[in-house]
Amino acid sequence: MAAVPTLARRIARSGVRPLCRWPLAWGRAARQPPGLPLAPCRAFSNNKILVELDESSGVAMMKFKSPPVNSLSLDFLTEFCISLEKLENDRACRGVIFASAVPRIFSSGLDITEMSGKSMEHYAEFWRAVQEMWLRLYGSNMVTIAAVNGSSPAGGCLVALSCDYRIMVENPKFSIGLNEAQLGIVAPFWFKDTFVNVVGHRIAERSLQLGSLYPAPEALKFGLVDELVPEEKLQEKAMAVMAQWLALPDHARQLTKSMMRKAVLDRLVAHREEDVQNFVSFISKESIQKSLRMYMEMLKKKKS
Ligand SMILES: CC/C=C\CCC/C=C/C(=O)SCCNC(=O)CCNC(=O)[C@H](O)C(C)(C)COP(=O)(O)OP(=O)(O)OC[C@H]1O[C@@H](n2cnc3c(N)ncnc32)[C@H](O)[C@@H]1OP(=O)(O)O
Repeated sequence: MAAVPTLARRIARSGVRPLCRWPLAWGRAARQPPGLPLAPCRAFSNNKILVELDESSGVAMMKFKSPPVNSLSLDFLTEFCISLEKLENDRACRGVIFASAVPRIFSSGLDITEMSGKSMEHYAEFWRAVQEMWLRLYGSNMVTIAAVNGSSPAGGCLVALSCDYRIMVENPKFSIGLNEAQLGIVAPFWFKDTFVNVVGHRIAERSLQLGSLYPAPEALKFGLVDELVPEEKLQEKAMAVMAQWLALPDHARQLTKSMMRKAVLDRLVAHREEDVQNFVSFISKESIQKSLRMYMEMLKKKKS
């Protein structure tokens, strides 16, 4: 499989910089009474992602910081995989909360510029990185919570769907869903499987065919997200839910998670290269390229 060396090379080339080894303002440091010693917190950062691990609770916060819209570019996906792998291999880390450092947007989904006007080789490399991100996140042993603090279409929704629990800011201006059909493209089978596992077959079928994006209150109604909170309560709520999930023995929770997700993960692993070739031949069709160009034009026009 060509996928592994390619990603491994990108990971090896990428510098992940340690930032500090003391508490930061989002976690225990913010809640600890003054004067008490603070438990250590480790932080590391690359260009597009910031991670802070509170060693006393075993909880990491991963923040997406790739303005303007946290699109999932090849670089973003590579940095995401590196950060997740570092946490997965860190015995001090048992859970991760994902949130955005960009106001109003959790993630705008796959970076459309990576799928438009590029070479076949580039499309293949990009798609392998998308697969890798999903395999690592959906298959993670850690407790994963999406703190959805903004809109989250398509690939952004997939990130949230791949977590164990989704808490969204209650703002009806923030929307979430797999809207690929609106772009004239098709969510692949493993996006669909992940969606079905969260909302059920009927809702998934209708939503995928219509490319529906749902305002937060509607998303809650059919379980696309698990709960809504005011923005200022999001972090506190995510920490409280995390504490609930971490109260169980890891091995029991991990085996249960694996039992629920294995078939879907195995399906992509078994057909990974076929899925890459399918994506490359689909996305490089002139009609699809035209749809993507028109969609990008529409996004630009909306601004003027
Ligand atoms: C066989 C299988 C085949 C194919 C499978 C492919 C699966 C694809 C999955 C995907 O994820 S496709 C991407 C889907 N994403 C979207 O539809 C979201 C599009 N964006 C928006 O709706 C909005 O930008 C927004 C996220 C709601 C934010 O709106 P806002 O008004 O705040 O920002 P603005 O629209 O002005 O955007 C700023 C800037 O960013 C560019 N942009 C936005 N989204 C993307 C993106 N996904 N990729 C690349 N670039 C994106 C946008 O064009 C603007 O650029 P500009 O400043 O240069 O004009």
